[in-house]
Amino acid sequence: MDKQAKIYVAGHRGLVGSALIRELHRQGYTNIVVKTHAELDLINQEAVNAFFMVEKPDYVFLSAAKVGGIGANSTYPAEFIYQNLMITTNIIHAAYKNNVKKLLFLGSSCIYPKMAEQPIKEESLLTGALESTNEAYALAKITGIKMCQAYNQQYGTKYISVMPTNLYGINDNFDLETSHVFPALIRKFHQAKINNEPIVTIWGTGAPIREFLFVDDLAEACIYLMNTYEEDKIVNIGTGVGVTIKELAESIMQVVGYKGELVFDTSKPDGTPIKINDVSYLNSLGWKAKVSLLDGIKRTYEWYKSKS
Ligand SMILES: NC(=O)C1=CN([C@@H]2O[C@H](COP(=O)(O)OP(=O)(O)OC[C@H]3O[C@@H](n4cnc5c(N)ncnc54)[C@H](OP(=O)(O)O)[C@@H]3O)[C@@H](O)[C@H]2O)C=CC1
Ligand SMILES: C[C@H]1O[C@H](OP(=O)(O)OP(=O)(O)OC[C@H]2O[C@@H](n3cnc4c(=O)[nH]c(N)nc43)[C@H](O)[C@@H]2O)[C@@H](O)[C@@H](O)C1=O
Repeated sequence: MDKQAKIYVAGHRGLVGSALIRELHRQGYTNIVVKTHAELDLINQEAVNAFFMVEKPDYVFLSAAKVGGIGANSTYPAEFIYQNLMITTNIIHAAYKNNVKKLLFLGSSCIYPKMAEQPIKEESLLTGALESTNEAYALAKITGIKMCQAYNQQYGTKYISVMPTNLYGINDNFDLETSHVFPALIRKFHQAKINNEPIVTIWGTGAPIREFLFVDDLAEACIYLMNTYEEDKIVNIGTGVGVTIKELAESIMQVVGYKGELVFDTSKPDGTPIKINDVSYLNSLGWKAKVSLLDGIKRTYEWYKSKS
């Protein structure tokens, strides 16, 4: 991408989209196009087509999606499959029709089979049954991957797909019902500390293992791949390091300075028992995560306090 290229970041107010905008600006990209959800509903095919015809972006980061944690995914599977299929197909097809030079599709590590061998290699895709709590969302994301590959095969486009692990950072969703575990725990421990509450409740057993990547690292990796990568093969993005939910809770508790007790609500689902991306392919392409989990927790908590 040259620095004047027209770049459309879909979902620019979200966790990933806003990190992409920060990193693009930091690297000196000057011609970035954005539209809020209210200005352009990406589910509306006509509106998406009209937008692409007028703007004719050179590059597209497809970071708009209906996103949520285990609670939201389990409760609203119809919204997750419908909205994500519509957003994905509308944007990819409009990109093709309007000669977009390159598009980067954001998938997720939840597209891999529930019992995939760990750490999860890109080759595990479609080798087994999916985790039931996010099957609808994962199927929409798998469709996005396959659509990019089909368009590359038939039309010679250059659409690449990345599979980030669980992300966290600035501009995350901190709603306790719909968020992912990381922002939920930041908020729960912060509130419990301020209100002198004796216990904080964690969903599930605390035993599941997840890998957490600071979103600024993810943004850097996406821009790096947009500039250097042209293969059909999907690319995992992560740290390659897993922690249990209990360990994550203890680390966040320490940073927040909360001294109470952890209680585990086992009526809530654990989801996938373990999910760690194999990042050897990404490393071989020349990129590695930089921000440690502890540093990322501190940076996110500082930002959260400044906003609350
Ligand atoms: N968060 C995570 O842990 C992970 C995320 N990813 C992927 O990264 C991508 C971005 O996720 P993330 O940033 O966390 O999600 P967010 O929910 O933070 O951001 C999504 C953005 O998309 C916008 N959006 C959603 N629906 C529409 C629509 N119909 N029309 C226009 N805009 C819309 C939202 O706007 P509004 O809020 O106004 O609706 C929001 O700005 C997704 O593809 C997700 O699958 C992958 C792995 C992990
Ligand atoms: C990124 C990924 O995110 C989703 O999958 P997930 O990794 O299971 O997401 P999660 O962050 O919501 O939970 C991780 C673990 O943490 C536990 N947990 C404890 N306490 C809270 C809590 O307070 N809130 C939440 N949400 N979880 C909690 C929770 O029970 C689970 O064991 C996918 O739906 C899918 O959309 C996807 O792509």
